[in-house]
Amino acid sequence: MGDLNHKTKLGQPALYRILDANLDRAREGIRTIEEWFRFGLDNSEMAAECKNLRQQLAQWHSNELRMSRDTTTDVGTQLSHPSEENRESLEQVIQVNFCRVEEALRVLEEYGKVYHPNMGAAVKQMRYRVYTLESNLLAYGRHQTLQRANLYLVTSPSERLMSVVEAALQGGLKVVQYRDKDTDDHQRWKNARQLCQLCHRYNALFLVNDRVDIAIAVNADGVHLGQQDLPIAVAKQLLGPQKIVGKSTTNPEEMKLAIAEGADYIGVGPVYATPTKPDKQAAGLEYVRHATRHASVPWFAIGGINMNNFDDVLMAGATRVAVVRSLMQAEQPTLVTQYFLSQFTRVQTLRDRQILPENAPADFS
Ligand SMILES: Cc1ncc(COP(=O)(O)OP(=O)(O)O)c(N)n1
Ligand SMILES: Cc1ncsc1CCOP(=O)(O)O
Ligand SMILES: [Mg+2]
Repeated sequence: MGDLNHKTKLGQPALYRILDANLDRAREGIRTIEEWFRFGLDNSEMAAECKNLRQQLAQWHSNELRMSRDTTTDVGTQLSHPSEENRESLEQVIQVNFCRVEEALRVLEEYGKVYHPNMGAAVKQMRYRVYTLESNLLAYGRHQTLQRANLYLVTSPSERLMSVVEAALQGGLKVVQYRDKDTDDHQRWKNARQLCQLCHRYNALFLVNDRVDIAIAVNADGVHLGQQDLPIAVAKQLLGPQKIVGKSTTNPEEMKLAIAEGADYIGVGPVYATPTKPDKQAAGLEYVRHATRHASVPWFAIGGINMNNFDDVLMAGATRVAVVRSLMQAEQPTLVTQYFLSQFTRVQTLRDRQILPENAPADFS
């Protein structure tokens, strides 16, 4: 192993150089992430946490460690992997920097134990805070995607399951729910796993209908629960607080309870009677109008919605809809997705120009 107390050419222990280099690496990585929280996400809380971590690291970065630095004799400065030269997206920049910070903190934790009796434990705490920051960022991203989504595809069993979903994703779809009442669990798990990977390739959310266990098994973004399924609190306990839990509601009372229970979003419907859910009575546009005025979480109108009646649902105030047949049975799911999305944009433009009222059904009477 050689002499562990080996001195460098400048007479400083290698330990100091390792600590100095990794304090720099961790601080730079955190700074890169902080800039994204500050300028990219306008999230002052997460930016403040980064700043706090940087300041704590700075306190360990003493002059004696800094003085050990000698980049001219550091063999590592010449080592760079081609993958470090390119970044494909902002997400990748953030991901790479989280890895960099976590690695550097791990090094600081191990070598720090030799340097100072408190350094290992202090850095370990920081490493856990960085993990929390990373999962909070993931949760934040999920909720942002949900907030921005207008169209939601609930799947039905189909030979073309993957190709329909992919075509809709290509049209700009951002939320998919896997719903299959007809198959066995092995097949459900296989389909869910494949759909989850597909959705994540398109930065879309993937949720599982009813089944918390399958959602966990495939690392889905969440679940959609009905009135007869697990309580939301139990689902969140199993899934973790970072995941999304949606709930079906058919009337104002269910809406109130679902929101109080902590639903991240709710389904509002069936708006129209539908063969996809033959036993459920239509709740009608009146319930959509109620949601427009009273729902305090994102809500998706669902049930019997197609290109012909879509405008009525929009005029009742819906800004998000979920569909099964309109996409699963479409010959060209990409075009249908684009049509729905373009109509949302059209109506939003009218609302922005105050030609249509915000948060209230359009009243042309
Ligand atoms: C977005 C959305 N809204 C409502 C439902 C219906 O859920 P549920 O009442 O549990 O009925 P099933 O879909 O399980 O038959 C949904 N799936 N998605
Ligand atoms: C799952 C569900 N929940 C309420 S209505 C519905 C089915 C909607 O299907 P479609 O869009 O084909 O009418
Ligand atoms: Mg259900």
